Amino acid sequence: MNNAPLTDDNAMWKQRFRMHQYRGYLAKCNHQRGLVASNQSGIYQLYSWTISNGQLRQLTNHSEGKRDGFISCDGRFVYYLNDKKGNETGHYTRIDVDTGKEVDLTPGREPYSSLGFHTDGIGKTIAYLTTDHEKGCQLFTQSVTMDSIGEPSLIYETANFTINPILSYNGDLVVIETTDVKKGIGSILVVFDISNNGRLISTLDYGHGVNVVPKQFASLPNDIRLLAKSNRTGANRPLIWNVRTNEQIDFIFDQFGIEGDIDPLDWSEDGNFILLLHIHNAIFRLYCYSIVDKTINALIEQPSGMIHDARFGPDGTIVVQWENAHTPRRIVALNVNNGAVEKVILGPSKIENLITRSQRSVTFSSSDKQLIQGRLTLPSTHADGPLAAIIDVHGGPAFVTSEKFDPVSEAWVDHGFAYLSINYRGSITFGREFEHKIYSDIGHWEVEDIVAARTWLVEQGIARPNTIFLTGWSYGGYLTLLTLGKQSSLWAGGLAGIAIADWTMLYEDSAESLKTYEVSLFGGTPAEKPELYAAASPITYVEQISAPVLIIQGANDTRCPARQMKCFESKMRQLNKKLEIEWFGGGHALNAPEQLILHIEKMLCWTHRVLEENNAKTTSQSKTAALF
Ligand SMILES: CSCC[C@H](NC=O)C(=O)N[C@@H](Cc1ccccc1)C(=O)O
Repeated sequence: MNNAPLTDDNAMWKQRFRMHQYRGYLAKCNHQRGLVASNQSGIYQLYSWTISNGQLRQLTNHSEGKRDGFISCDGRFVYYLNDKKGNETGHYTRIDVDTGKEVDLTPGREPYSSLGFHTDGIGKTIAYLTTDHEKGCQLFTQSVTMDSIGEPSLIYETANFTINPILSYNGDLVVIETTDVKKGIGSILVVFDISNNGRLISTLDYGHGVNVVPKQFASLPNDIRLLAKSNRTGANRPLIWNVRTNEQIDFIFDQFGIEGDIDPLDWSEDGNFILLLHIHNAIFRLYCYSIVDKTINALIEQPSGMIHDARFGPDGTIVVQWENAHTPRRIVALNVNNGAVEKVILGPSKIENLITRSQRSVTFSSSDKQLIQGRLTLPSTHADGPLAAIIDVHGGPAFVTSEKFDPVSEAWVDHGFAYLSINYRGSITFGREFEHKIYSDIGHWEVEDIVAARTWLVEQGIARPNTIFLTGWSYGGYLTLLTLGKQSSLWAGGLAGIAIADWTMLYEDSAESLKTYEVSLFGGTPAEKPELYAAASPITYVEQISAPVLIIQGANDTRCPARQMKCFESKMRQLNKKLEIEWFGGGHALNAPEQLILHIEKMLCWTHRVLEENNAKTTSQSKTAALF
């Protein structure tokens, strides 16, 4: 243990980061075309994808990379937010896939951030949400044809957190998910009739603390049934809502005895089947439900691992974005009846000479007896007993960590560390109560769960108590800094990336879209809830921090902006705390494998140094003690 970090260019841990990964989407009504985001050029960019021959043609060339784009139903156009240096603020732009010609959809407007974009089923209308300082959150629709782009038409404005615009097949209706009227937890659906001056025609509200999330309208002309999900039973379950008649069909599935979240992913073209993703305790399984027969079919042969997206594909297949501990993210075709992998559509079919470890799901009790689940990776031999350990905290908070191809955990384990990623309170897929527990009490239960993870690692004999480090990016970086302050004696060090240090300053500086999200997390603005914002902020606890800290922060990040971290840095310096901070030129997305390799190398070297210094201190203390 305590191996010096492997810094040579070909170290295996670096090779894993360089593996090509693929996210791919077929055009809804033309299964011959698709959109791919891949790191195959050395940084994530968008590609047009010809399905028949697997050919990819690069569409974007952004210096900080590009991962998110949207393909029109016929596959002729790709839309994306054209931002500057990864700052997630810019203009929506349309690329003609055949000619490569790019058109700005909103010339003359100030740059904006956005929380959603959607295209209809006939290639005539797009809908998107933009947010800026003056106007708050605005819903626009815009007519788009092969040769022309119309003016944006404002449908709705709100100051509240609003996401997920979804157009009906014909593009004459648009639905959004908004926290209007909720003041904090939960959301409602609101539908507007675009063909009738954007008139509000219906809302769906299941009451306080319940979320409703729109997924997709039926793919049939004039069919205005919306596939959605709601967590009103305590876990996410699908529903179909006729937005004009208000008729609702709930798929609770109690009769099938399935526990946990069931998310609707796709609706078959004939409207007879829905594709379902069952996620329970971070395990992902696909099901196909027949609306006509009311039967559910488990795709029992599907591979284990994480499913990011799945859609009904051509020739009785399901096209799935999938990865597991041994396989980088790729696109595979699964048999619609049994889930067996029929072929790898995009991605290398075999991984040569690369060691990857199995990841074990573990559970432990938090301070209030709530079970917390995590993913543990260990070196294959650890005969020397307890190890130095990393506790990894995911971002979000509304994410989940599950079995995946994970070059980061492997890099630490290559260097002899035990690595535990945890799904703390606030994570999704453990039920509504678990997810909502942190609202208006940000940073409280998350820290309890992190401390419980540490206790468990020590009790199990996996980790040495004085060699446990905390790490995370974004919300995970936030929790790293917060826990170092609130529970300072427990840690050998903390490594935080693109992190939150001061919620009030973050509110002042972050993109407008994120401001409304913060208000829903805290149940109010910093002016309305100053104590909550202060109590949740790492900067409040700097005095207590005793372990060394390494921070890696993006200069162009509009989610976790620079100023709040600069203030944290100067307070740490004033109080003579051990801090190393590295600024890099990008935004919030980590799109370039080589840059991530540099970050992780920095972290490995820093941790090695901290452990050596601690070792030297302990040795000299025991020598001094021996003199008396
Ligand atoms: C749909 S927008 C929600 C924001 C998103 N959280 C998802 O759970 C996110 O960007 N989270 C950041 C951290 C953050 C949270 C609140 C305000 C600013 C940043 C992340 O962890 O990446």
